[in-house]
Amino acid sequence: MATVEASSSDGKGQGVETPVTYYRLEEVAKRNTLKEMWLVIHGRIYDITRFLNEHPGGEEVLLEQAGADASESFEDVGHSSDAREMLKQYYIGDVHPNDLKPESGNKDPLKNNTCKRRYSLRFPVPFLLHVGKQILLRRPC
Ligand code: HEM
Repeated sequence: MATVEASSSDGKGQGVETPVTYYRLEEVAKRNTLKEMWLVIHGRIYDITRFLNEHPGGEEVLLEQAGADASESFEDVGHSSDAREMLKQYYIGDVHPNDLKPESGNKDPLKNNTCKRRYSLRFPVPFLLHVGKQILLRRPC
């Protein structure tokens, strides 16, 4: 079931209200046939049914991603800015917030409290003690 909600931002900080249709991932997963094909790229859903036989990379690669999150494979190919621009034509909505994956790892160093020593003192300290002892105990010849 699709949910339509107003988004409070147009992405430019202008505060323009644009309705966004949210779809659950289970809805997207059902659209995996040649008759109806959707895929997800960076949390956005695209209906690529009419694009299938126009895709310069062939329809085979799209079929493999049908109904699923294709963000990684889309990026791996290194699509041009023209290709990214084309996405707009096929955009139909966003992934429902409840289905969004959490950010992997906490990249904020202030929130990451684990202090990791960047070098180890285990090797140089005993080594220097050993060398110092050898020098002190050295017998004059
Ligand atoms: C709606 C989504 C997509 C659009 C609009 C799109 C568009 C394009 C365009 C315009 C090209 C020509 C090269 C370029 O301008 O970058 C291309 C090539 C290609 N695409 Fe996509 N693509 C989409 C999704 C995907 C996905 C999900 C894959 C998965 C692997 C894929 C794989 C490829 C490959 C392998 C090529 C050929 C690259 C080459 O020959 O160098 N595309 N695509």
